[in-house]
Amino acid sequence: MQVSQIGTMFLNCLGMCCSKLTTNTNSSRRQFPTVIEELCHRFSLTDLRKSTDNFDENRVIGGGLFSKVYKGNLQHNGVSDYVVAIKRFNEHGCEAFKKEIEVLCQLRHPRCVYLIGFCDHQNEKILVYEYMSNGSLDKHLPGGKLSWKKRVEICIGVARGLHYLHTGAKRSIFHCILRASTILLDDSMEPKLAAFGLSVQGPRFNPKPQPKQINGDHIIGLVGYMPVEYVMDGTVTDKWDVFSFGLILLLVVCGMNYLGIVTERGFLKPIEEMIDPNIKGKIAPECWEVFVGIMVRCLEYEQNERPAIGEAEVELEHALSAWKGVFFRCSIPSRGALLEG
Ligand SMILES: Nc1ncnc2c1ncn2[C@@H]1O[C@H](COP(=O)(O)OP(=O)(O)OP(=O)(O)O)[C@@H](O)[C@H]1O
Repeated sequence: MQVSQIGTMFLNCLGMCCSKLTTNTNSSRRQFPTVIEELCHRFSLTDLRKSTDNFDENRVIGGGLFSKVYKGNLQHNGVSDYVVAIKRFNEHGCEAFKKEIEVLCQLRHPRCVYLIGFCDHQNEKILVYEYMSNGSLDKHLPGGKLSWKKRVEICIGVARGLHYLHTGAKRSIFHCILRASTILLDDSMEPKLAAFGLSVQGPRFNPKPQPKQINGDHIIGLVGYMPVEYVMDGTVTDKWDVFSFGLILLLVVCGMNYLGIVTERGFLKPIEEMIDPNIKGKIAPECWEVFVGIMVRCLEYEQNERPAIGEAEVELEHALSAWKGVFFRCSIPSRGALLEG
């Protein structure tokens, strides 16, 4: 049986559960007994309560519109204590819960966060993930602690994760909420994509994914990261993620974690005035030119002008290989070029 079929069965199962509000987990189990739990462990609510000291506020490590994320300590087979991230969805998060399981159950990639298991008990919708000890990228961008090389490596990792989503799975997946807060960093500061609750699945794999029209009622609070084609007519393609990726590259250059630096007419200031002072003058010009070149292309107004993420990945690898470990002054492209699009 294909993983995607299992995912669909699982989704159907969860759909039934969510639509009833009072979930009958036993009957779901009878209908789909083992496949779900082979892919994804089912936790009891009791275990998850215990692991978070009954969802103690002191254990909260993050949260969003639909959920709160806790740091939990789980006993595995009664033996060791291991740390996990536990996302508890609120009453508005049922769809995001279903979507996240549907997608994450199908994904196995080092650049996508690993889903360990779930709990679906009456109104409680909870997901359990591997714990990413360095939290989200947005916490690391200000303050200048990340070297330029590390920043480029993180961007390459993110591009690899997106490339896999767009072309490596049976159906292409568009993340749609790529932000500095949905990129998590592990012990070695390697990035992983997280938060798949609003992602969109495209048609079965096709080298040129077809645009999909979606109703954006569920996508709120994301205005800055949305490309124009979505705002105009709800079109979703892989190029949405490419646009958001361009914004991530910009934040990485500026050492910022919010988008106050961009308006619908372009950057607020010339890029040379926004570059993070901690890295200014420490980037090989060859590296900088390639990096900024691909960033500008990812931010193109016309989606067809933006590169595929695979091309962005290759370009960033090229930028990294141009890194010689020698500190040069940056060569800054003209403001006009950066404002185009
Ligand atoms: N596996 C994890 N390990 C460590 N921290 C995590 C993990 N998952 C989430 N977090 C923390 O919780 C924050 C919010 O998580 P996430 O991005 O998954 O939710 P969101 O999409 O912002 O929320 P929502 O879907 O409710 O709008 C992250 O920015 C991060 O700080």
